[in-house]
Amino acid sequence: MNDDHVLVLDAVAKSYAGVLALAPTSFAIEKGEFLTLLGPSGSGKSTLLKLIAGFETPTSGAILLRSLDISGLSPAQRQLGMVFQSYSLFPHLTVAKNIEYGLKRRKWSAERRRARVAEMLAIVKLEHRANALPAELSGGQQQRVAVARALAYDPDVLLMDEPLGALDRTLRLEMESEIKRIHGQLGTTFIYVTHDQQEAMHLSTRIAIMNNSQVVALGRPDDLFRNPPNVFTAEFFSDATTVAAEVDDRTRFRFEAGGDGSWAAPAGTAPGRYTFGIRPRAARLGIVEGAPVLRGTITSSMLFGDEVRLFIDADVVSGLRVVIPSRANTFAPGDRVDVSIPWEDAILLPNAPVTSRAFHAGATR
Ligand SMILES: Nc1ncnc2c1ncn2[C@@H]1O[C@H](COP(=O)(O)OP(=O)(O)OP(=O)(O)O)[C@@H](O)[C@H]1O
Repeated sequence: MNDDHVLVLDAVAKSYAGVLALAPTSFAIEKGEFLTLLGPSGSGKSTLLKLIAGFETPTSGAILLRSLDISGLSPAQRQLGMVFQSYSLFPHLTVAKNIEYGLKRRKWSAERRRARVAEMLAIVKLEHRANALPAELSGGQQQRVAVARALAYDPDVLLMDEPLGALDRTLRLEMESEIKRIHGQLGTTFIYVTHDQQEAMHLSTRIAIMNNSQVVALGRPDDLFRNPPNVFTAEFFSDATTVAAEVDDRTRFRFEAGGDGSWAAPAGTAPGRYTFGIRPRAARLGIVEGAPVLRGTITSSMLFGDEVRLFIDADVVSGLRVVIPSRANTFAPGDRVDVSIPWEDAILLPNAPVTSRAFHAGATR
């Protein structure tokens, strides 16, 4: 435990009628972090956020806020800011009054309230809409009011549960940069829930990846993306195709399903069975000296503006995805191609079972 830790989860767990919603989870969040809980539906993100917020009580373990055990406190007693997907603004109150609401409840003087509301309106760039009612605002503007209201009294932590889920793509991207700017400007600790990998990557200083009611990886977005610690993270976060492989005593690497090729594994690779992960942008079409190669047939392609995503049935794995620049796309379905994965961009995971103990040891360092 260190003084910079705002929030500490100490083996916190939750079951509903004996069914596990969150396995014992331990990690600490530092002041000013933007931590995102990222995982597919049902992975336990909302359960963990509700435990932190105080809407649920842990079955076991504890939650410490600034070294104080808050596990038994009500949401109001925890004094955390909260923003949800449904903006839950007071419809009959103006923007300014919505922002002021929590300050009044906390008995701030009228003068302090006025100054803080003005400051928050400026931070979310809604000075010109101070007297509007929520119904007169766009979805993005309403979400800004919700953010301003939640941050007005300067909580230790702001919790956000899929706050951009109801917005269209363009507005979502705009709001992402707004949220990032506000986080940088205020330095408040943010904990954010989403199932969207891109959103998590754009916003977070660290990401906790969840699957099957567990945090399975925790780290900086760029580290997790390039060096996922397990197969789930490689597939879910790094968008990798995974293939079974092995390294023999002479450090020769080969794919388990294909006999013809073998390549020198990176120096220091121990003999054993591995999962080899191929990110769509790590793969190159053609032969790259020294790099493992898969042979395959293009089955289809999909245009993403400047880039094209090719789908390839390779000899050792089907449904391999490779992204190339659109201008380089001279390929058609049915073409045979070689796909090389340079070692520096490849993912190589030893096939050791991932235990939650091993994860916890790494996570609380
Ligand atoms: N009130 C509850 N009663 C019983 N089971 C629950 C309850 N809340 C959650 N669960 C179960 O706990 C697990 C984790 O759910 P949780 O809602 O935390 O996942 P999530 O990652 O937030 O999913 P989503 O993105 O769909 O909201 C799921 O298996 C879910 O069915």
